[in-house]
Amino acid sequence: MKWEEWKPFYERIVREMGYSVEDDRKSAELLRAILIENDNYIIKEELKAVIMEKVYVFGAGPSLEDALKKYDFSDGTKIAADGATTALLEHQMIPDIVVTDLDGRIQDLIRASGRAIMVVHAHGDNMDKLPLVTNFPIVLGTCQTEPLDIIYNFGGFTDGDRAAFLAEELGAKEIILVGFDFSGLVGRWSKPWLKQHTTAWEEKRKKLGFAEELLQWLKDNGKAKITFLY
Ligand SMILES: Nc1ncnc2c1ncn2[C@@H]1O[C@H](COP(=O)(O)OP(=O)(O)OP(=O)(O)O)[C@@H](O)[C@H]1O
Ligand SMILES: Nc1nc2c(c(=O)[nH]1)N=C(CO)CN2
Ligand SMILES: [Mg+2]
Repeated sequence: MKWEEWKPFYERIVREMGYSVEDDRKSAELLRAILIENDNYIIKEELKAVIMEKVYVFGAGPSLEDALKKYDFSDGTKIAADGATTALLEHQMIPDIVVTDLDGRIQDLIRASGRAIMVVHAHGDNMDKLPLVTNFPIVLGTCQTEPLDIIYNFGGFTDGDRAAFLAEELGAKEIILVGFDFSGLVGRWSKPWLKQHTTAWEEKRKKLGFAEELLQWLKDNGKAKITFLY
């Protein structure tokens, strides 16, 4: 999704969630400065080399654990959305890519980064966490405002749907969504302090609502075939 296509979605999200566009922009500039300073960033073309035709995106929904036990995922690129990284590690799986806004379990994100490329998202509410990227050997930066030279905006809002937009942009032919649940329960891996699956709180309910809408848009308008696996 190009910036001009994403802009109307973003403006609606900003209004609905009460975000500051200025803070979102500042965060993108801050992430860019940290990555240049640390020189641990890659560009889109380097990440494209890692994407296979089939891509599995793992969300942190309640259905994730049973799916990890039931299926084999070795025939595609594995992208974990933030908190889902913990569940994969618990099942002795390491993702190829992690898409995060740095509010998953940071120790698990660091563990995964030993092998995974970390796609780190900058927004107005995680500027204080951005310095954590210095723990990651390889990072690609993303933002939700106008893209910068090395900070990309492929569209998408939550970590999970942004991962699907990333896969679409990088040429995936088939995107299989695992652990994506829009029934109103938040999977326990979503937040470090969650001990069990929990009814979505207001902010989370809204975020998952946007994720569901954006995934439907991608299904209708993208090139890749998109399916849900339970
Ligand atoms: N029922 C669910 N519970 C939690 N995550 C889900 C669910 N269904 C799908 N997901 C996807 O898994 C991803 C897990 O990432 P994470 O829990 O960090 O959320 P997030 O996008 O960062 O939102 P937040 O800002 O609330 O952390 C979500 O972004 C979402 O797209
Ligand atoms: N400003 C702002 N932007 C976001 C936020 C958030 O909490 N604040 N959470 C997101 C979920 O990945 C994505 N984008
Ligand atoms: Mg997150």
